[in-house]
Amino acid sequence: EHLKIAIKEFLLSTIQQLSFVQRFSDQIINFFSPYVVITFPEYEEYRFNHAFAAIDTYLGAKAIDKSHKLRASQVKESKDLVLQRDEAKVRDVYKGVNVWWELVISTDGDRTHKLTFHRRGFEIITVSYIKYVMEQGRKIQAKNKKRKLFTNNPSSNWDNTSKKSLWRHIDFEHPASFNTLAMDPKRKEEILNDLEAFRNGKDYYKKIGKAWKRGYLLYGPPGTGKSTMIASIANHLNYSIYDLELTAIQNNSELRKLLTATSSKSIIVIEDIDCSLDLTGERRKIDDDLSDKKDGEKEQNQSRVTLSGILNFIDGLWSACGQERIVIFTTNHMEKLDPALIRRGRMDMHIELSYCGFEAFKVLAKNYLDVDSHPLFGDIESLLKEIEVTPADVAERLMAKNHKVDVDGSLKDLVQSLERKKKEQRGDGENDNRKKSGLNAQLSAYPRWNKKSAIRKEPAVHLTYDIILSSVFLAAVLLTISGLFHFLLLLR
Ligand SMILES: Nc1ncnc2c1ncn2[C@@H]1O[C@H](COP(=O)(O)OP(=O)(O)OP(=O)(O)O)[C@@H](O)[C@H]1O
Ligand SMILES: [Mg+2]
Repeated sequence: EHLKIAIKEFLLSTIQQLSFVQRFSDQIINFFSPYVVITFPEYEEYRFNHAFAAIDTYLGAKAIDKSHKLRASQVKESKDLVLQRDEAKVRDVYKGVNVWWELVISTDGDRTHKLTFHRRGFEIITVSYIKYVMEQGRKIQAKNKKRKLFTNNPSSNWDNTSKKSLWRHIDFEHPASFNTLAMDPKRKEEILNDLEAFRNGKDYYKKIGKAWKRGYLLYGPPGTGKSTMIASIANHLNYSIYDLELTAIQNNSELRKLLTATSSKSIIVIEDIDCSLDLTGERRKIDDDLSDKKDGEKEQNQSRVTLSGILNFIDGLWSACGQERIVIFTTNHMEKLDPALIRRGRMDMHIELSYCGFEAFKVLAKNYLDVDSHPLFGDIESLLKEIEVTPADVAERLMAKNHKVDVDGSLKDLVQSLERKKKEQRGDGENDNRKKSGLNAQLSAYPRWNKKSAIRKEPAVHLTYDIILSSVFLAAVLLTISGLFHFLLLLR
């Protein structure tokens, strides 16, 4: 028994000495070794190390055709299967310098990427190779990433400890694309070029000293494709969308909180900006408060995000938090927006989405019916010149009934409906002279145009009518009162 214990102790102390010797020899070798090692742990003090993820993706995608061991994954049903290299050791060559990557997993399961290279290549590796690996990794990540559609939770439901409670999301799977978007091809090309310049503009924005972001204002009547265009932009750039609901937040500081919680490579959207807020300024609010207290209270309960809060978010200091962002506002009433909001430089590009022209119709015909020309195209072209009809209405007519495409039937149906609309619009013009005002013509043809607005400027024709009517009414009332007065006097 004693002997057993003695042998055990002897073995243990030998092992300890050996490991001490090994550690010592490691240090000596390291001291004289011409190799340098850099480690990239997955977690750094409980915080995720993004460099680790980028390296992982880069190595996973590297020379998979030469690998013997692969890993397959599909992040989204509609996406392709992604094959990744699944090896612990990978050799790479950069500008003639050999490097070795090794994935080291500790007994606790902590993972670390270890990069080894010869001291000779120190400059090249530390200055440009690592940067190159990060960029490539992020590019591949962006390509494979799931896009999301975020909406802000009402601020009353926010949990102060976590940023996650501010936005909720679902996978974004809208099928819209620029190919299927019906609009003038030249304008479409312009927008695509602008987006491309923005996407590749990192260095340019840095050079001119501007935050890397761009603002688009989409305006036009309902059903002309504003929301569809936002979806197309997101699909084209592979960005996520943050759909900001201003009425769910109380004030500017909540707005800032929401914005700091958005990620880069994203589109921040405020739909119907004219209705979400009274952005025509603070003055109106004060006037209302003075004249009618009840109305004032009502406004207090509504959103208190102000124009200046929004402006700050677009191009104040707060806008620079995070990079590579697109801000999109949509509106049906361009004329109602405060000029400060839409001046150039704030909203870099104003894009009008308008009624369906012939060029836009041709895109729809190609998408829905797969035709480039047809004997009825001539009629349709001249009808579209005369009347105002939205792409949504045209698309509705061209949609296949029971999934059967019937080119002649659909086009005939469209011509008939356009002719009906033409008669209606003419009828309106003859019945009253509303046609004089462009806005009124749209009002009668598209009832929805009217619905969304909260505050509207009355058109001039309308105003004159109102003034005459109310003067006649006032005169009648005055006459009646004075008549009564006289009658009373006579009685006395
Ligand atoms: N330019 C277009 N190209 C292709 N389809 C369109 C276009 N405009 C409208 N549509 C079709 O009409 C439908 C409604 O369009 P969309 O929701 O984009 O209109 P909108 O301009 O956002 O309207 P609103 O102002 O009411 O929000 C879409 O589902 C789309 O299929
Ligand atoms: Mg819309």
